[in-house]
Amino acid sequence: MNSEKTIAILGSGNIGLSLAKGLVKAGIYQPEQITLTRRNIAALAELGNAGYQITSDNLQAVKGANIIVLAVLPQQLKKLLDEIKEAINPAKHLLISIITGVACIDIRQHLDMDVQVVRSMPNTAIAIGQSMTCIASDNASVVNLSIVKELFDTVGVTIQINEELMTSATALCACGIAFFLRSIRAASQGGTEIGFHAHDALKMAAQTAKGAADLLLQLASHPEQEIDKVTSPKGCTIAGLNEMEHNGFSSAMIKGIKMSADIAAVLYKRD
Ligand SMILES: NC(=O)C1=CN([C@@H]2O[C@H](COP(=O)(O)OP(=O)(O)OC[C@H]3O[C@@H](n4cnc5c(N)ncnc54)[C@H](OP(=O)(O)O)[C@@H]3O)[C@@H](O)[C@H]2O)C=CC1
Ligand SMILES: O=C(O)[C@@H]1CCC=N1
Repeated sequence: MNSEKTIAILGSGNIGLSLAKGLVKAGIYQPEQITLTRRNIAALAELGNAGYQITSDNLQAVKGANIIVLAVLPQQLKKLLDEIKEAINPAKHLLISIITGVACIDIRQHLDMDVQVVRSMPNTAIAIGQSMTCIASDNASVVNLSIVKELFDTVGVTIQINEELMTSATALCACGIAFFLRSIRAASQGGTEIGFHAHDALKMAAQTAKGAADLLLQLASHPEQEIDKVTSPKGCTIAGLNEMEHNGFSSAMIKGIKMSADIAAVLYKRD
């Protein structure tokens, strides 16, 4: 457990709460060391009962923490920064922004303050310690970058990237989890059509997807290398795979990822 640091998550919605739960599950923080904020505080009542500090007062939350996680929607950020500006102390605080499409410099410029900012892009599997998290900064010290990396390493796999690639990372990993979930759902729907009850089909599809991912991660092999092992000559796998490709399977995934990256790049600026 981290007994010196306290963390405030400003904007405790889907990803903010996933992060909080992941940190507690990993034993890095106790719920009492995590302050969660949102305007509709009633929605956090259950977390309050579980020991988290819950409040709608962002200013107080900032005053009581060393690490401040910004986890509101891009269009909600400026108002939040205006609210907390007076409590931010660059000598004390490290800002971690999870917000899509907002550069570190955008945050410093809005605050008019030379505070250290690290961008972090996790996905919702952070709640179970399985996030793919990308981090980047244009001004954080090596020490602070490693603090952030160590924090997110406890709840998944972390890589440091150039900040200019952050919207691409958002599309591939943060949005990406939804793309793979939809793929599993679609596979389960196919399974139901060929004879399995829905709950069995979903379990079978999910475990099959997990096995596929683990083949790549554990053996460090290439997808096509593993596919070649499945596709018997004149067999049913190549027939199914080619049918999917004729219907644009790979193309749809590539186009979707590109679309998400394009939108991620303009989310902050268009509001
Ligand atoms: N969802 C995901 O998988 C990921 C999301 N992100 C990014 O994380 C951010 C949050 O996304 P997501 O969790 O999906 O969105 P949500 O809408 O679920 O969460 C945003 C939260 O912010 C709260 N909020 C809004 N304004 C304030 C404020 N002034 N003070 C305190 N809390 C506030 C909202 O609650 P209330 O209205 O009650 O205040 C809400 O709970 C976005 O910028 C998104 O791009 C990044 C990676 C993955
Ligand atoms: O859909 C979104 O905009 C956010 C960013 C990445 C995942 N969810």
